[in-house]
Amino acid sequence: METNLRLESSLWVDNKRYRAVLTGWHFNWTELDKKNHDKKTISVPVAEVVGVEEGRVEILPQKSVEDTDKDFTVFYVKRSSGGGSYGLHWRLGKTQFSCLSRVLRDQWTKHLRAALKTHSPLRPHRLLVFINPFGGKKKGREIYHSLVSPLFELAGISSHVIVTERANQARDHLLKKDLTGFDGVVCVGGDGMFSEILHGLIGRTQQEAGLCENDPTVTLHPCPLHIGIIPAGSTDCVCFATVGVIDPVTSALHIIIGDSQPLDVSSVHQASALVRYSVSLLGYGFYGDVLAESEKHRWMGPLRYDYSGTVVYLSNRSYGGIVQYLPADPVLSSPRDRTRCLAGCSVCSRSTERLFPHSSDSSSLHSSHYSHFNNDSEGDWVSVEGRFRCVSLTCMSSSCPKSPLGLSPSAHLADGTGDLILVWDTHPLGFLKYLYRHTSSQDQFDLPFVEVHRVKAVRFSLPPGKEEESFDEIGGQNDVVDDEETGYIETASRTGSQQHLADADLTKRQKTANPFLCCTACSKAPAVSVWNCDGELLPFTEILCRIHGQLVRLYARGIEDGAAMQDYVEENDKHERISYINSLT
Ligand SMILES: CCCCCCCCCCCCC/C=C/[C@@H](O)[C@H](COP(=O)(O)O)NC(=O)CCCCC
Ligand SMILES: Nc1ncnc2c1ncn2[C@@H]1O[C@H](COP(=O)(O)OP(=O)(O)O)[C@@H](O)[C@H]1O
Ligand SMILES: [Ca+2]
Repeated sequence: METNLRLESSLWVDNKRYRAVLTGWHFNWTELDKKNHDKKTISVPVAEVVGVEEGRVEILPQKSVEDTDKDFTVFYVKRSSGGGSYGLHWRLGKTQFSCLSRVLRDQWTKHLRAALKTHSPLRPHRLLVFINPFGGKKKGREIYHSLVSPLFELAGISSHVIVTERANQARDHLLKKDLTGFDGVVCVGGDGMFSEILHGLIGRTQQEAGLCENDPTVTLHPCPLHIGIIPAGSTDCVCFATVGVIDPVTSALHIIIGDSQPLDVSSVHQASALVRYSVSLLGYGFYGDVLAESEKHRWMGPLRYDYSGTVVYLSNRSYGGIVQYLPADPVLSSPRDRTRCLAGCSVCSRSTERLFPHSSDSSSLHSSHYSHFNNDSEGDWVSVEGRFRCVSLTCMSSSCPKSPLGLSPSAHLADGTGDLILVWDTHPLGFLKYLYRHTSSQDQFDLPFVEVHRVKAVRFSLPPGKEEESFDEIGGQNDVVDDEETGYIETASRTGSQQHLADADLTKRQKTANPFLCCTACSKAPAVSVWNCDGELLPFTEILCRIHGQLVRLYARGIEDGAAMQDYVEENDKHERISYINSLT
């Protein structure tokens, strides 16, 4: 196959002669008629070619085609380091080539398109796109239509776009409607919107497999459809932690070239019923209180978290609790090993083999999946009890623009584990120091009142004597289940499971399930906090969480190592600048 795809000839770019070579994996062009030491090669991996068009084509500001016989235009991913030191921005690169004959031009376009098919098998052809028009700064529609849709069109992707009219519409669509013919689902919005897609796709996959999501020991089936995220929300943590930048064009290009990043997901259960899934932050105490407070101030947009963070910090709360956890194998990795999970991460690759031992592809299934969870005995659980500022579980680093290295900088996207962070009660300045370290590269775990554990599962319960109080305060399971307004009974019968209890109407939850809000009003110190599950308040306090390794796949590749890619970026940039200057003179 490789030899069939090889093609080599002279091509002209801006009246300069180049030697162009397609080797199968790479497309390179080197300027001829130059002294040897000045010869520079632009090299584009075939997997990063966005499209090949006959003629001289422009797509910005509008698509225009000069339909000349001997020309073709190649669009590809171009990296730029301009956007900060954590991830690389991707942009659409474009080069217009001229050939000596039409026959040669047709040979080039045919070979390049064939190479694309061979070397990027996961490129989507048809996508289902959900836009939340109210996420973040309410720019979802504009972002999609002006920045993303022209790129999808160029890449020959057809998309069915749904602008949502209510919360949970995207999730319900994915649970119920015909999804035949779609290669992936794209959400334009924030972490809450991503969570809807996550619940819809996981629920649909388990329904079709006849699996019960309520049972935490059940091996869930990985979702066959990929998820793409076009960031247009407030925190955009899942996008930031899997791509490295919040940039709609970069994300659109990852979707177009069919990148694939598996992601661990935690299932949250209460009394043998699934409550929700989580990928980024499952947080009790500070982060739960911030979310609860922030819901009152949605009108502030993304700033609501800064305001609420300050209010909650000043309220100086800590909460009693019993935390039990099932440690992960410490030989594989540690949350304090100071490594980072970057694109091509070896810890995650080895985990794929561990999680899916008889398969080269984690989307195929087999019975031993997760056997490690079922094999663990009660004696393997570790238990701690005390007062905490916050208890957080994250399946990934949970980096975001506010915290560029994240809640747990060495966590892995796809290793089948989560990091449990216990911040014991401490004086206000100590806690501020902990929070402040989220915003810098200082080790937030190097504090005497902070512990971090790499885990496979976690249980949280209230200290003896507190259960009744919390049950009354938060409304209790029966309240939620019996209330027809919450939509819970309808959801349960629709999905055939007890999931999505957190569908309960938020206003009702704010009044009844939210101790922080209750107590700001009556100024009584609350006994319990509330769980923040990827930006949703949970209506339960006592929960069991279990990590499902690589349950979903994103159109992403993990964060590219900016330093390692720098030479490549500079070399291609420099060469393009010289070509551009030459074309002007
Ligand atoms: C003194 C400076 C203190 C700064 C502390 C910064 C800590 C930031 C850690 C944030 C981790 C974020 C994990 C992601 C959570 C999202 O799922 C959730 C919902 O996002 P969205 O749907 O986009 O609104 N966001 C939050 O819960 C916000 C937490 C903010 C806490 C300050
Ligand atoms: N049309 C809509 N009207 C109201 N809420 C919606 C709509 N579409 C989605 N949502 C909900 O809005 C919540 C927040 O959306 P998200 O896109 O994450 O923005 P943000 O990051 O600003 O919170 C999500 O939980 C989602 O379920
Ligand atoms: Ca993980």
